[in-house]
Amino acid sequence: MSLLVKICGLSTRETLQTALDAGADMVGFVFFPPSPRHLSLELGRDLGRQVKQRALKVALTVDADDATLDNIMDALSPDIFQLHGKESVARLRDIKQKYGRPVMKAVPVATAADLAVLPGYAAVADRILFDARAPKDATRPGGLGAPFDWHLLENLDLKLPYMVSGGLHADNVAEALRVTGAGGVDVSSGVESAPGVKDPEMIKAFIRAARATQDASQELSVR
Ligand SMILES: O=C(O)c1ccccc1N[C@@H]1O[C@H](COP(=O)(O)O)[C@@H](O)[C@H]1O
Repeated sequence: MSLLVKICGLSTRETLQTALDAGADMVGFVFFPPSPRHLSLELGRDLGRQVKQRALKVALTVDADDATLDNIMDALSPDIFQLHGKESVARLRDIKQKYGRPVMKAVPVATAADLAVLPGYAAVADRILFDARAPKDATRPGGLGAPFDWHLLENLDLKLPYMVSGGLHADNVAEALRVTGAGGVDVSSGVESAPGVKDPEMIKAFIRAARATQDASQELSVR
C-alpha cells in the first residue's frame, strides 16, 4: 500500500497549494482555538473549496462538542475527522454514526503503557495516529514539534492502518518510517519557520523525503 503523507495546520491559500502540488495525500485543518494554526470557519470553508478533491481534507479537533462538529461539517465537509483529545471509544462511535465520516484517533505516546488503549480504539477508529504525549502544562495536546521514542512501536500488532507524527521533519522522516513501519506520516511544526507559519520549501522537502523512502522500498521489492 502506498505511503500516506499528511501536511497539517495549513492556514493560507499559498501553502495549501504548495502541499497539493507537491502531492500531499491529506491536508489538515486545525479547529482548536488555543493552536497557532486554528482556522475560523470562514477560512476553513475557503481553503476546503481550494482542495477540489486533490487530497483528503482532515478536520483536526480536540474534544469538540456536536455544535462545533456541525459547524465544521457545514464549512469544510471534511473527508476524515482527526480526534486529538481525550475522546472515548463511545464518543468515536457517536461521531462516526452522526457524521458518516471516518475517524483517525490520535494516541499520545510516551511509554509502552500508552499503547494499552489500542484494543478499545481499534474496534471503532478507522485509523490510529501515534503522536508524542504533550507535557502536562502544554497549551495543546499536539503540534509541539516533539518526537516520541519510535522504538515503542517496533513490535506493534495493530490490524488497523496507522500513521506516526510528532517532531517529524525532512531529515528524520525516513528513520521514523523505518523504525515504526507506519503506513503514513503527519507533520506540522517540522514544515514551519515559526509556530503556525508554514514554509513552502520545507513542505516540499518533507514530501520529497517521505516519498523517497517509498521509492527505495519499491526498488528493493522488484529486485
Ligand atoms: O497543530 C496543532 O496546533 C495541534 C493542536 C492540537 C492538537 C494537535 C495538533 N497538531 C497535530 O500534532 C501532531 C504533531 O505535530 P508536530 O509535527 O509535532 O508539530 C500532528 O499530528 C498534528 O496534526
